[in-house]
Amino acid sequence: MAGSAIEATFSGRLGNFALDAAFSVPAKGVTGLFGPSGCGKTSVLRCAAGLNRLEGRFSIAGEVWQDERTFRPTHRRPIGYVFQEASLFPHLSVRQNLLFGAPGRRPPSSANGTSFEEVIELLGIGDLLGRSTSNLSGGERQRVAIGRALLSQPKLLLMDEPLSALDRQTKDGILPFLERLHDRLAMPVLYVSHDIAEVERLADHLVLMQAGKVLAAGPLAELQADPNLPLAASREAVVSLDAVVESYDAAFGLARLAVAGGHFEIPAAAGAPGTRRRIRIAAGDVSLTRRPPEGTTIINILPVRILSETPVGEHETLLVLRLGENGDGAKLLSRVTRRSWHHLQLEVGQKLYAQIKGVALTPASAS
Ligand SMILES: Nc1ncnc2c1ncn2[C@@H]1O[C@H](COP(=O)(O)OP(=O)(O)OP(=O)(O)O)[C@@H](O)[C@H]1O
Repeated sequence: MAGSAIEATFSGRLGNFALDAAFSVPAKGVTGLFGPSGCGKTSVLRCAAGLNRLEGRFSIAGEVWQDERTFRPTHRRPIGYVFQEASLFPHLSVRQNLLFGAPGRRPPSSANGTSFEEVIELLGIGDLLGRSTSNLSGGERQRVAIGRALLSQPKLLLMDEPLSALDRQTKDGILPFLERLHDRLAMPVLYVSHDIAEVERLADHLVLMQAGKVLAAGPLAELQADPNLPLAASREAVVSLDAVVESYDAAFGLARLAVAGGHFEIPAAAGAPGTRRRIRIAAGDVSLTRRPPEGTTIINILPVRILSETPVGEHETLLVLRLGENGDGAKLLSRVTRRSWHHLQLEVGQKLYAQIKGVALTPASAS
């Protein structure tokens, strides 16, 4: 996939820290770089930007930025970089800041298919254009910084914990803007975070890092549902599924969403049929039954097959399930007690019904 991929291999020392990271991900959508503090996420981003120079190779959609013979300096890499804290120019207005990196400092008619007006609208910063940057709130500053990065028309957007300096409420206010950007922009994004909730909402692909190395890289839902990786084993394990709105029941405010191998109904705001909605399904919210129950308040009861069983700790076990009568749909996780596993005489390959409450599936961005 070299022609349509981001391919990175970096190895070497930064002080006492040894980085030895290699991954290949599609050159589209959002790739989350996730792992504990100090595992090397920022270092990888800085290597991609040409700010750290370690041995290795970096190419995007077939364009080589670094190999044994080449090393493009940062100013010759078409990147947008958003840092933890927005560093805006204090002597320039919001509008001038936004246009600072734009070619000719003029509003581009199209930034990867996105115009100045569209960026302003997507980020909700139209009312700020004439203002000085000195008295913007933290969330407003960060949205302006993101807009400035986008308007420089980069081929790659690098975001280093762009929300981590913000309080929970401001963070929750910005996430929907990022989700809209994600749906509308074509340019690939490398997004560093140590907050798994951000990754679950925004990422399409994931590079899982630990102690300077890449543990795994691939589609987000695949890594979330891999029982050999730390995400699935955690008590907060979820899978993120990209669903498509099929219909909307206005009388009860329920959206019917299609995913591979099944449908979910969730209480949510209306959405036009065909629009994408991401749902997060926690392993702890999925229970299992041999036969479809009657007279239950649980509105999502879907046929599944058990793909694997992995004990977690002494008392619980993690099941990877596949949706659909034939078990060929999307993967789900279910965390159940070992007693249930034994008493129900469950086994790998068995067909069951997964039960998930509609209210457990409310999209994260909804209140
Ligand atoms: N130029 C450098 N010189 C010396 N040590 C460095 C340098 N750059 C990074 N390090 C060290 O490398 C390690 C990894 O740092 P890095 O910032 O990449 O981690 P991170 O995963 O992004 O962490 P966090 O989530 O806390 O931001 C740290 O121990 C850091 O101190």
